[in-house]
Amino acid sequence: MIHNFIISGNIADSEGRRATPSIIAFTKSKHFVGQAAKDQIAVNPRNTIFDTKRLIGRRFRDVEVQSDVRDWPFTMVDRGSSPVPEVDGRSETKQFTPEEISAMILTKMRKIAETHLGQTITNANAVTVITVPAYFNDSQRQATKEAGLIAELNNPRVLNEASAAALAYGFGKQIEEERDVLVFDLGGGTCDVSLLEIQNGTFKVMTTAGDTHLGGGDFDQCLVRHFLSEFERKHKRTIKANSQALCRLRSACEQVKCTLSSQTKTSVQLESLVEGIDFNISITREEFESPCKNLFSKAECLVEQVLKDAKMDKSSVDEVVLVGGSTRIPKVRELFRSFSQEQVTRSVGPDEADKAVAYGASVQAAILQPDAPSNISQNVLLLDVAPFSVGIEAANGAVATLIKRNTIIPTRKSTMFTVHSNKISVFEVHGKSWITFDIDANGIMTLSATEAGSSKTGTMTIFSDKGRLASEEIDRMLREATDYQEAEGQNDHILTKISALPFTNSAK
Ligand SMILES: Nc1ncnc2c1ncn2[C@@H]1O[C@H](COP(=O)(O)OP(=O)(O)OP(=O)(O)O)[C@@H](O)[C@H]1O
Repeated sequence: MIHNFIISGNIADSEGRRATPSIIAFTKSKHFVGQAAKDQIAVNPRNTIFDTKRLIGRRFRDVEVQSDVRDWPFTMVDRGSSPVPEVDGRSETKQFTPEEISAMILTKMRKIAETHLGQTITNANAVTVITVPAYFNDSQRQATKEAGLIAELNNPRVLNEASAAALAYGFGKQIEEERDVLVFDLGGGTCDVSLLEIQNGTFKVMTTAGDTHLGGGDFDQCLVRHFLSEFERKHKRTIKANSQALCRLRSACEQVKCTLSSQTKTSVQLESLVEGIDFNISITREEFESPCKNLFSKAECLVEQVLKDAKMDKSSVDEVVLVGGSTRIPKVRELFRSFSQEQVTRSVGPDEADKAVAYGASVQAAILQPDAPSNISQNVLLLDVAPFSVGIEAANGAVATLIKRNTIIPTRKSTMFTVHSNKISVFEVHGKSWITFDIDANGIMTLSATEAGSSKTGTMTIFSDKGRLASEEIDRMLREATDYQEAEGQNDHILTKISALPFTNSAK
């Protein structure tokens, strides 16, 4: 956070913690956010919600959502095609959208900042920066922004986490000769890789790649599966249906994973895990790494992809910046063994690995404040890119790509299409029409259409007809959020299919 333009990065909560787990727990009488929620997960697994970043802006039927739903102890329902967690609330079952849950976490962040400042944040022109994985699509970005609005954050802006980490790495350094920096960010749920050119305060993203479903939680889950089969083999029974036992096992697995980052062997001791059976087992680092093999190769592929897209080889990278808690895993660091030791930086090293993104967000927030001093706003410039290509699929299945991935944003591209049908549900245009895609600095897209030779136009935010929140809906959530205060204490080419628009592509 920033305070009178002193950039503080992570600030501590009332208990001195500089990081808040993105976890919410509901009981009959209150709800808990952060560490308090994490601490009670084993006794209240069905009403403790985590990993909402894997849900936000997605559809219930998405393959990734379906695979997570099988592993999560809480109940998920399909509400108008959105994935919505359901919990036992005060007096009834209650559903909270991923936006509402994220908003509760953001509200907690706002309160920590206000306590630190000793005042409420009232400046309506102030800008708040929320970081997202670089590989979040338009819908996930919009949903995150909406969560910011529900949390009553001023002017929420979305920033890519890898770019934030690059800002943290380069801010305040005199980099006069161009440096090509590869940022590898492997956190709890997502992995992002970006290649940037940094020189004289300009941070230009050249290429980016990522997986919004690859992070520490996946390594934990691999260990859970490994121990589940060991338990079954040893004790001839399963614990899959026992959500309390599963939660205890998952917490132990995270601990085991972290211990194996610094030791080559450790053990799990869970007393009376199920039916009075104690589960005691040891595990080596190799035994942890083996079932996680495909996760390591997924991460490696992302590094190769950004280099390939930038037409660069490893030796031309000046520096590799590792961020995110999961880069402490030795096998993850080994992915960079073919880079020289001098290339892999310690400037944002393992001890700062999970703080870099927050620090970079505060740098970007400082730059964006309307009253930012010119030494901040004029000397630092971040040029980010669109992670996906954007195009239109015409009625005949032909595809026109309007904006290629890795194009610097904000950007705008117009093309003439011929609209054959007279009846279009979204825009009242037909015949020859200009179709324009705008991608703003948040990576959020707007589509507009103008009929050639007439003044008929229409504008829509992409996907706004398919699951995004209407402003009345945000207002309702805002009201409910105030009622529900925290208790004290695919690859490279996503096409925007606009099936409602029966276009025939006449683009040159
Ligand atoms: N010593 C360690 N060894 C291995 N993993 C670790 C270690 N310390 C923390 N982690 C893992 O790092 C992850 C959290 O990292 P971080 O705080 O960067 O993620 P995040 O910002 O919450 O996640 P994301 O970037 O996906 O939103 C957790 O999965 C945690 O288990």
